[in-house]
Amino acid sequence: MRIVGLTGGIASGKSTVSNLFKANDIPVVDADVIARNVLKKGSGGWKRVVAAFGEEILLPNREVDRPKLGQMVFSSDSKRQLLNKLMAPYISTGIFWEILKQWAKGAKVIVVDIPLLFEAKMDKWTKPIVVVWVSQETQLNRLMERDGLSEEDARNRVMAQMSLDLKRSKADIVIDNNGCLDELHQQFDKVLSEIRRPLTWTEFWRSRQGAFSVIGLVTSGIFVCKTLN
Ligand SMILES: CC(C)(COP(=O)(O)OP(=O)(O)OC[C@H]1O[C@@H](n2cnc3c(N)ncnc32)[C@H](O)[C@@H]1O)[C@@H](O)C(=O)NCCC(=O)NCCS
Ligand SMILES: Nc1ncnc2c1ncn2[C@@H]1O[C@H](COP(=O)(O)OP(=O)(O)OP(=O)(O)O)[C@@H](O)[C@H]1O
Repeated sequence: MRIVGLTGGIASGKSTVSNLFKANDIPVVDADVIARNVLKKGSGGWKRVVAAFGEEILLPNREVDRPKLGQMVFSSDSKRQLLNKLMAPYISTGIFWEILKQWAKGAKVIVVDIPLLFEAKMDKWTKPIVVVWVSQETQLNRLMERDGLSEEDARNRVMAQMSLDLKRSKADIVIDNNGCLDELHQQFDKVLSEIRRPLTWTEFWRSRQGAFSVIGLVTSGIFVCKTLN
C-alpha cells in the first residue's frame, strides 16, 4: 500500500486538496477529524485534557470549548506542548486504526492528511510527501477570512507550526496554492497521476493483496515440500 502524506500549514489548503483526492476516489485519513474525536465528551483524551486544563475549558454541555482552548494553547508554547503531549498517543493510535481499516478494504493508495506530519515526526511512515505551500501573507489572509480571527491570533497560529518554507524543503511534491482554484486544480491533476503510478514492490508487499500473495506462496511452498518428501 502507498501511504501518501499530505501536509502544509494552517489554512494553506490541505482540506481543499484532500477533498480533490476524495472526489477522485482516493481514501483520505484526516488527522484533524481524529483529533476532534479524541476531545469528544467522556473519551479518554477528554478526561486527560480536562484534568490538566481544568473545567473552565468546558461548555455548559461539558463538551470542550474549542475556540477557548485554541485561544489558550496558541498563545502559550508550554500549554500547547502540554496539549500535544496529552493528545498525541490517542491521535497516532487513531491514525493507525484508520490506515489499518483502509488496508483491510484492499486500498492500494491512501492519503493521510496530517497538519503536524513533520512536527510529530510521522513523516517517516509516508511516501511521497505532498506539501501544500502558500506565502505567509496569503496564509494569514485566508486564515483571518475563514476563521474570522484578528491578525494577532492568526499570527500566533501560524507561528505555532514549523515554517512552511522548511516544510516545502522536506517535500517530495510541492503544491503552490498561492494562485486561484483553477491553478490549484491544474497542479492537482499532475499530483494525481504521480501518486497513481504503479506500486513499487515494497508498496505491493505492504498491501492486502501483497500480504495474501505471501501467504499463498508460503502455503504452496509447504504443500510442495510435503508432497516431495
Ligand atoms: C486547540 C484545538 C482545540 C483548537 O480547535 P479548532 O477547532 O479551533 O481548530 P482545528 O482543530 O480545526 O485545527 C485547525 C488547524 O490548527 C492547527 N493546529 C491544531 N492543533 C495544533 C497544534 N497543537 N500545534 C500547531 N498547530 C495546530 C492545524 O493546522 C489544524 O489543521 C484543536 O486544534 C486541537 O485539539 N489541537 C490539538 C490536537 C492536534 O495536534 N491537532 C492536529 C492534528 S495532527
Ligand atoms: N486556491 C485558493 N484560492 C482561494 N481560496 C482558497 C484556495 N485554496 C484554499 N482556499 C481557501 O482558504 C481557506 C483555507 O483552506 P483549507 O481549509 O483547505 O486549509 P487547511 O490547510 O485545510 O486549513 P487547516 O489547517 O486550518 O485545517 C479556506 O477558506 C479555503 O476555501
